[in-house]
Amino acid sequence: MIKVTNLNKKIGDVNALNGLSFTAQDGKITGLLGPNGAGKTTCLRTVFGLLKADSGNAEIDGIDVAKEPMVAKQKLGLFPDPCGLYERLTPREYITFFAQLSGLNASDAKQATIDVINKLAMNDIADRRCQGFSQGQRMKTALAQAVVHNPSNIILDEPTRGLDVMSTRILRELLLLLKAQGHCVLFSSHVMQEVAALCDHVVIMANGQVIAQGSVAELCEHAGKETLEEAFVALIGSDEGIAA
Ligand SMILES: Nc1ncnc2c1ncn2[C@@H]1O[C@H](COP(=O)(O)OP(=O)(O)OP(=O)(O)O)[C@@H](O)[C@H]1O
Repeated sequence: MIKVTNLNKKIGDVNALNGLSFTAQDGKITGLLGPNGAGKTTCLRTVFGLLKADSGNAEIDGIDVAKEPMVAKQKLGLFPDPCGLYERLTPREYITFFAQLSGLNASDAKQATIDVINKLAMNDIADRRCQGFSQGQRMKTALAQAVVHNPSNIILDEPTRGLDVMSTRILRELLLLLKAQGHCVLFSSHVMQEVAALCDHVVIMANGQVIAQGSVAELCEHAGKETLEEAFVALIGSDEGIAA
């Protein structure tokens, strides 16, 4: 479970986070939805401990990220940019390397790598060099790296940005698989279809604050609209930054 409480963060003159509070539950996919500059990336960076909030706190499974960053990070996977794989390594080598970085010894890292390769059904590519991989194969490798230490929580910042339809579908299926396995999945997006199709809980944010939250159906009902996009526009008061 990921819980942020009254997070405030000023960057330069901008209040990037402005009293932000929400909870992302286990076994659910939670979407952070907001226009450009809403504070989504700042929020996720704070949850991962890359940024320190001015006040408020972020907890991973009840552990305060600022107070016990190493313990919190072991319970958290961060989906990396799939473009940044080490081209000369095979997924098995790459994933094992990150498993060891996360603190597993050599033999546990090897076994964890075998497990995640099976879990994500990627045995066919596990021993090929990443160089020349398709976007979907990169995605699987990146996701395997993020979850090899079996974190109960995973965060993804606009994971489908720049992806084609097939890769987007692969990623969706992988996120649904993680959800079915009981993980807490938190991702940011401005793609309405993706959020509507995937999320159990949607947190609509703007100006570093939560504007509304709930299931897609609850948000539509709350705004008196038929679709998430219409509800979003009504709640935010602008259609700036929406991707269909
Ligand atoms: N390093 C920085 N320097 C200056 N301003 C920043 C910096 N990082 C974030 N901000 C500002 O903080 C606010 C929140 O930015 P953030 O990147 O978190 O928004 P976002 O919701 O992820 O936006 P987008 O959807 O465009 O990626 C914005 O006004 C942004 O300009």
